[in-house]
Amino acid sequence: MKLQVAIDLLTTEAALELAGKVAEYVDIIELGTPLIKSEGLSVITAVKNAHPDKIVFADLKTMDAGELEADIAFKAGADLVTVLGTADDSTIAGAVKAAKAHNKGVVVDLISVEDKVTRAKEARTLGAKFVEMHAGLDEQAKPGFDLNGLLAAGEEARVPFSVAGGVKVSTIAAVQRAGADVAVVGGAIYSAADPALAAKELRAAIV
Ligand SMILES: O=C([C@H](O)CO)[C@H](O)[C@H](O)COP(=O)(O)O
Repeated sequence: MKLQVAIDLLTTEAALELAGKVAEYVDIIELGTPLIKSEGLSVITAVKNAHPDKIVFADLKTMDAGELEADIAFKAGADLVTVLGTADDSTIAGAVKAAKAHNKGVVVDLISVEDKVTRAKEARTLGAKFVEMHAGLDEQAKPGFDLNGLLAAGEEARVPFSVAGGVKVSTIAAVQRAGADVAVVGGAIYSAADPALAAKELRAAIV
């Protein structure tokens, strides 16, 4: 299972600093949606230039104009981009078309999709490299939230998937047991007192 750090910070400087601290422990560096909205596509280029050996994931959360948005992110240096599972099939197909042209990939983010299992299969048929079983920051803040629903959906869908939703050192083993291809970790790394140590411990918890 790969480890993906999600950088939900707001400046390129802070993103580069965090990426520099944790890169040796992670496979994928995600530029979070708030970061890309704050800094623009240039943050993708800056991080890819600093870490050319890492998979750079641009969390665009595209809802429309799939081919256009994916194309500009791939040109900026992204290896993977996200399209929302709630988008029209043509939006996902458009992003996949751009990915094929650049020899890159599309991840379909199933945030706020009610039937994640069905949409995961559809996304895969449309050409997604993998789907993201995702509970966003707002959903995580609701009382009673836990990861189990995401893990069950991943197990049932039988397509390549990542899990994002407040994954931490105490839950990453369960993510792996559910068969995830990628564990996405944001806050548990970037909010840690020592992000490098947090990333190292997460990496060590993957068997
Ligand atoms: O995608 C994310 C969210 O929508 C804000 O951009 C997060 O990066 C993702 O949820 C992972 O972060 P944590 O949930 O803090 O681990």
